[in-house]
Amino acid sequence: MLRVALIGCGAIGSSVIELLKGDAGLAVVAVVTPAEGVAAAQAALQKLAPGVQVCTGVPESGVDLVVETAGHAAIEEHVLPALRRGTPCVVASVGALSAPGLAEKLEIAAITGGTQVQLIAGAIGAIDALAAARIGGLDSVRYTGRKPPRAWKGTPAEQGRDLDALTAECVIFEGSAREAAALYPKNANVAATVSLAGLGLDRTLVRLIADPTVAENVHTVEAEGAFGSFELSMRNKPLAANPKTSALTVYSAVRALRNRAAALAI
Ligand SMILES: NC(=O)C1=CN([C@@H]2O[C@H](COP(=O)(O)OP(=O)(O)OC[C@H]3O[C@@H](n4cnc5c(N)ncnc54)[C@H](O)[C@@H]3O)[C@@H](O)[C@H]2O)C=CC1
Ligand SMILES: O=C([O-])CC(=O)C(=O)O
Repeated sequence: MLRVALIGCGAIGSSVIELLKGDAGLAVVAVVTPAEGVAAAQAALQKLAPGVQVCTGVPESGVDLVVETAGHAAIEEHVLPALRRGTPCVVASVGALSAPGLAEKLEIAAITGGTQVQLIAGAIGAIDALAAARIGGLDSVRYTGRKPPRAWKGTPAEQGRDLDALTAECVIFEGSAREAAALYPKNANVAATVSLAGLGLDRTLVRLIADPTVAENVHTVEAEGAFGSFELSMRNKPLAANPKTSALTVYSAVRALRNRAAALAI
């Protein structure tokens, strides 16, 4: 039985706990939240998972695996120290690696602890194909993220436009995956994931679109290289608790955790 500490208990984290209830190979033993969220997390967990410890840092013992579903800031704050202590970590906030030096810090922390940090595919598919294609050489990778206007609330997309008044699609960002992930930390993690699997944060072309005609989070990847080419299009259902986040992210996190506990992994 692997003992799991979950960093962040919001839309993704609470769904992960729900799905892992009664799992034969994994048990969530601790939930890490900011100090101001402890009381709310305790109240929520009383029903969802009584007995799970709520804390403001990853416990230094009694944890075999850490999963981050909190946001970019949690990588420096919680993931790096856990890795240095030798605890393997699974990370959802992949866009955090757009910050200068953070990818290198993660690698050094994992090497220091003799462990590994795993970046999950999250809301996007074909990461395996892209990462394999990269070995033969890639010429171009484009990622387009299209979400309903409400998913862009509280982001720079609101500057100079009224998202509620949109009647047609509106391109809110065009640039590199590095810029996209930094400007849209809650919406462009998949842009970072696609780029890290493929051509890198600076050579992956990203377009972000607010589109009042869609109800799903639509992700498209177009890649070309020595392997040939592919076009991927996904229409992801958003989580009820957070319209920015696709339900597939939850399933991706649970899959990554179950693979850690499984004798045969796919
Ligand atoms: N890789 C992917 O495809 C995706 C990744 N994400 C990442 O997952 C994160 C969480 O997504 P949701 O659950 O939908 O967001 P949410 O806002 O519903 O939940 C985040 C939770 O984390 C907690 N939190 C924030 N900062 C923290 C910290 N430093 N330490 C511990 N807890 C902290 C908050 O109190 C909140 O309860 C996003 O911010 C994003 O970085 C989200 C969607 C897709
Ligand atoms: O969940 C999604 O559809 C994608 C997302 O928010 C992200 O990439 O940060």
